[in-house]
Amino acid sequence: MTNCIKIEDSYQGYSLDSFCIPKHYEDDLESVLIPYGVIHDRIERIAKDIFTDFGKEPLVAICVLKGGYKFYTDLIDKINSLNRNQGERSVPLSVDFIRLRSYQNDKSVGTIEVIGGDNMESVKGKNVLVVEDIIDTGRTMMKLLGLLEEFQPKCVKVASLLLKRQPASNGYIPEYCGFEIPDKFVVGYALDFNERFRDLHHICVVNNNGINKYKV
Ligand SMILES: O=P(O)(O)OC[C@H]1O[C@H](OP(=O)(O)OP(=O)(O)O)[C@H](O)[C@@H]1O
Ligand code: HPA
Repeated sequence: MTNCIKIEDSYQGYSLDSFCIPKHYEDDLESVLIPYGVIHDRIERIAKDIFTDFGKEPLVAICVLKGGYKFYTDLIDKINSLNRNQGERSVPLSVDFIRLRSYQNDKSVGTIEVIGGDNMESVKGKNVLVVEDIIDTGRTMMKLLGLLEEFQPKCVKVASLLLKRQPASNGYIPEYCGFEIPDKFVVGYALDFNERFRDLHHICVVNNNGINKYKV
């Protein structure tokens, strides 16, 4: 794994009052763990690392929906910007999407459903970058990597914005990681709790009020 910013368990985050939080979520959050601007600056560096590592060979970038969509679009934008501006070389990119789901409330239900996505035949013989919002237990990623192997890619690397210090983790570690975070349920920047909070700008810790309000 390349450099990953470690957020310690003792870190309390920022108070909600220091940032702009939508009215509809202001009672449902404990703190701002990672502000939007910091997310962006970190993604800029991950994009640079990927651009450096993948050379000139074509890259198939797969977005893991739904949670990965914001990280994916921001990461691809930044790689494209390097492609436009680093005169001597560029990485040809193609985009693919897959949708997997396994969470209800704040728990993995254990079975990982593949709900849809592109035909993965396109990865055969190619360098593949899987782009995910969070590795928590690691189950979703192990399932996806198993599926991809059947289509014989040349190589597969994973970029995850977040890696949770989860006691029940299967030990999976991505090649590129934005932030290693404490074992708390986080929302915002497309991460959800039962489909809520994807429209929240910053990555925040949900509080008990939010959990009770939106649990099913
Ligand atoms: O490491 P794990 O414990 O498997 O958890 C990580 C997965 O959980 C979330 O997906 P979710 O099933 O909530 O679907 P979503 O992306 O549509 O929110 C997240 O987007 C990851 O894909
Ligand atoms: O902490 C989390 N937040 C949102 N979605 C998730 N999926 C796994 N862990 C999380």
